[in-house]
Amino acid sequence: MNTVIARRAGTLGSVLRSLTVPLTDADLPKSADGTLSSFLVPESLCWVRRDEGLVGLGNVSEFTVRGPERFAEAQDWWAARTAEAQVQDRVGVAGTGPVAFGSFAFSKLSGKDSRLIVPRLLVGLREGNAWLTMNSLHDDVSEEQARAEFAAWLASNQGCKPKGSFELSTGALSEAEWMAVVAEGIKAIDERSLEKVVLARDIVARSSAPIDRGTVLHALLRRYRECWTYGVGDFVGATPEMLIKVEAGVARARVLAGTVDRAGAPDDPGYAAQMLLDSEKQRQEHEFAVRSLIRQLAPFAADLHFPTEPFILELPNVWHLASDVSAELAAVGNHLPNSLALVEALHPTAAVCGTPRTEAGALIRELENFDRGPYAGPVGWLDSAGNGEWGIGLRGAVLENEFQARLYAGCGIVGASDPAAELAETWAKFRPMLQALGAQE
Ligand SMILES: C=C(O[C@@H]1C=C(C(=O)O)C=C[C@H]1O)C(=O)O
Repeated sequence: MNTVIARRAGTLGSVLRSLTVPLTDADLPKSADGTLSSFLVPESLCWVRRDEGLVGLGNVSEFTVRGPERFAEAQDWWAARTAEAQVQDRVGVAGTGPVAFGSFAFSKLSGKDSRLIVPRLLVGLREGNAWLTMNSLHDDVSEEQARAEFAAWLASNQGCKPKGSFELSTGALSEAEWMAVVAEGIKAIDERSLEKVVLARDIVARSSAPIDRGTVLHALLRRYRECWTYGVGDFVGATPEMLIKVEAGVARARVLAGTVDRAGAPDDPGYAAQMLLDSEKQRQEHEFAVRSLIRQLAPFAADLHFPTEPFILELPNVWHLASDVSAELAAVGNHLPNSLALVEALHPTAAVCGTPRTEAGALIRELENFDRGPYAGPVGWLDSAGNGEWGIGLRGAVLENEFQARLYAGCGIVGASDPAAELAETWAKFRPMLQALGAQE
């Protein structure tokens, strides 16, 4: 507790001022890849799907944290930061007023930071509303100033940069070593009566030219229309999986588990159905993930809705089995749980850890041999009214320096898994980032 108080004193300082004004069509640029793509510059904070979402620029306040209490400490910081904020919100929907973008490490033991960042400027587009928010700690906020900085932001976008040529190398483990780890995982599932464990690996992509973060975000957004393209600090990607979205007292999740590579496969939904819906292994893997999410969400729900049958989610690289779950939230004490409280309760799901959770987590630590950092951790945003959207940080990379990206991918392992097939699946899951970087066609 003391550390939380010390952190607050150390990082809060001045009062946050926040102004949100509506934007009209006339204010917004037109672009073939969607309005929000015009706001993707190298430093942008990003949470966009199709042409809806939030893009931020600048950093007026940031909280970084590590360890098992990272979610609770981030909630405390955000509560204190927003409780005393001076807010003028002329739009008043989810995502207006003060908003922070966030990215959290997968593991409580990670040596990498989790963070919340309050941007200087934010452009939001959702359900027919468009808005501009300006935040400040040290000066007054005015519409005139916000619009001037908004214009400068747009003018600074120099478009997509040419890409370098890439050299790929393995990360913590070679392919053979990783397949041996998967084989160990399968053995442990039998011996320790686990149902499922998710095992991941990393690869490194080195570029001959500086990697332009804005160009990478733009490429992800353009190709992965069904996914949420994210960029928070050095972590970028396009995830198909929604850990939890909270809006107006309703929580929604998209659970994925069960994957078929589309490369070389017939372009036929019948083939996907056969490989996924008719496969006992894939369905079992999916079932574990859905059941575990429902179990974790139930204590917060007045009413819970989930399908009896999964659907097939088609992405450019893979097909997944998918289930959309929703819940009307129940008050805990006098309050509805906010999005970050739900993140804390739900992470890590069986989609990225396994079942039972504690045993699967221990097995990951034992076998994987690397720090996942933000990979498979929650990534998204939250506002001061409790709303937020948090994806699972998949299909992403950490841009480690100007020339180097580290990519991550993992697979749900069950008793019937085959190490070589799982290795191939990681390549399918690396594809979105490899293509966005320009390391693959
Ligand atoms: C772990 C990842 O993906 C997860 C694992 C899946 C699977 O094993 O079928 C499918 C979707 C995700 O829940 C990843 O992309 O790295």
